[in-house]
Amino acid sequence: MSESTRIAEVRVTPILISDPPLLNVQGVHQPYTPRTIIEVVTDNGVSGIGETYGDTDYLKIAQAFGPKLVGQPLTARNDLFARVSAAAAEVDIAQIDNTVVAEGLRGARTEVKLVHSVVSGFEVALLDALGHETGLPVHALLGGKVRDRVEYSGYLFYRWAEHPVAGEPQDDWGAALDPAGVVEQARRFADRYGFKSFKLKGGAFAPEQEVAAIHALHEAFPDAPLRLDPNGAWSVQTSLEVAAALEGVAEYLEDPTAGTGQMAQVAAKTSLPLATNMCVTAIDEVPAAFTSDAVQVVLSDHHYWGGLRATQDLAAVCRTYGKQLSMHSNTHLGISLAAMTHVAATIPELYYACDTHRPWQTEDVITVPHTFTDGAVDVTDTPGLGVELDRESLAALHRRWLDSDVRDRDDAAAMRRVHPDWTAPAFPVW
Ligand SMILES: O=C([O-])C(=O)C[C@H](O)[C@@H](O)C(=O)[O-]
Ligand SMILES: [Mg+2]
Repeated sequence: MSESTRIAEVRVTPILISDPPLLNVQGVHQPYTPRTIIEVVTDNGVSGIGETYGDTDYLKIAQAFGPKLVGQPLTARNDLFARVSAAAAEVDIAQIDNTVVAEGLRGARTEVKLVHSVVSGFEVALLDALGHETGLPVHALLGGKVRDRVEYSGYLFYRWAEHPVAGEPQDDWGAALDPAGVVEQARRFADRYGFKSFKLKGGAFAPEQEVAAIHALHEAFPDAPLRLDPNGAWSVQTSLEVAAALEGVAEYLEDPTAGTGQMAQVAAKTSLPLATNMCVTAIDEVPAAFTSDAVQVVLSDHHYWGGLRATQDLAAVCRTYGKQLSMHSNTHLGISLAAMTHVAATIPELYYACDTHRPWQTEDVITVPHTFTDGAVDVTDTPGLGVELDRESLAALHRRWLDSDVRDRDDAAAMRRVHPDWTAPAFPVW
């Protein structure tokens, strides 16, 4: 490889992956959810892979940008945002709503976040290819790992046993609709993957029920750090009541209430740290949230923060303000888990176990899916991301996308299949 190594080919492949009926404040996960898989091939014939959100607008931008990467140097990543933005300007984006502060599960939906999410998929693919060209792991290309294993927390969800329509994907986890069900799910997570901390996705039931589930988890796992995340569904008053009930039990509350202003009001009156993946989701949201001390932990998602280098930049900003950084996730596969693990391995101040949805997925597009042991994933030292694309599986999941009309995640629509009048609720819900 040399400075003149260029990208010869780019493939952007939309897929649908199966997803269990996990509940949240908006509704329930659909049986299938979209992801985009990106492959870049250099003029030396070396490939790199990336993964990002697959909903219509992300896909349109990725498909518009892909061909423009052909002929570009493999090492050129610093202007990806500008180049992907230019491609985004050429496509018709349907679903921008900058006014949505909290009702989305990951904050406002802005064009910048859409572009960042697409950038991240390409950045990871370029880093993977560069790693294969140079024989270096991605963490080395990011400055080197400071740990050999990255700890994840068991991401618990209230859930139905199965999707409502026969023939849709099934698993053997069973329902979890009350504290006993949540504890049972956690036990299985602990036995199978060794998770030492747990996060419960809240906002599905009234706060008292969810507080009871956290207390039940505390009783069952007295040493485990615990978190509860209702995605902004509570008022300031309710958040303070929950905080009072969970002080000394939870390690942090995640997005108890909507928006920086309300988070700051809660933070001022509790000693429980507040974490977010909703009110600090892009750099322009940082000043207000940090100067008002609305949040103490930022849950970065390398997809919508714009990639692995951007996550390192965010870590530096957090360090400057004395804030903690950890990681958010959304339904994802092994390429994203590899990317998350590599970047997490490079961040010295990572004191909280990261989130991952990966244990809920029954499918993957890599040949050897990751193994969680003692709640952690090993950081690989093999070239690139250390994972290999499973082409058969990619083709099958793409075929599913072609044969289906599911193009976007819509948890409220999935809920309407059981409760026809359901709409995602107005905030605060409680
Ligand atoms: O921490 C979070 O807010 C998430 O993980 C967002 C996700 O969309 C989660 O709510 C889910 O998968 O339902
Ligand atoms: Mg969250």
